[in-house]
Amino acid sequence: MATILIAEARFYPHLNDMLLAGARAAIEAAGHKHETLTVPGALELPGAIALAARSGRFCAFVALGVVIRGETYHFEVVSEESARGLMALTLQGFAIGNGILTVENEAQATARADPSQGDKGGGAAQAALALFELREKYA
Ligand SMILES: Nc1c(NC[C@H](O)[C@H](O)[C@H](O)CO)[nH]c(=O)[nH]c1=O
Ligand SMILES: CC(=O)[C@@H](O)COP(=O)(O)O
Repeated sequence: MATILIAEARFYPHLNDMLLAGARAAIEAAGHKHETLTVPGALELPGAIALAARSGRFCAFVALGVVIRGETYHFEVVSEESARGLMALTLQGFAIGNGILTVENEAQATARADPSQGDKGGGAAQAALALFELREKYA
């Protein structure tokens, strides 16, 4: 049994609760344990995962968050830099599932976060587990 770290950016708590429920259910269904850490926004997720990884306690990571377009270029910065940071860690060999929604409005976010609809939290957890299994296979 592995321990998976769920890193969540709690910018939109009600939407994050759905992502969290999906991710936790997927990890438990796969027979693994999980812990959760919380940061303010999606931009903090890559750094939080890098810091938590120093403990050596986690086999894989799930990044959860919601970025909703506002009026300024901030949307692009948060969306692209959070994804870029996660990908940089992935290419270093971290098993990470990216469950950061980047959407136009709350309705789009709900349709994707809800475990009974898009279940992107569950999907991100499954992606993290797939990379973890690949790493084990090719270790
Ligand atoms: N606008 C959103 C943010 N912005 C906050 C940043 O992620 C970050 O916390 C801040 O710039 C301090 O470093 N975060 C989200 O997760 N979602 C957003 O829609
Ligand atoms: C991520 C965003 O674009 C948003 O939350 C920030 O809104 P704004 O661009 O209106 O400041």
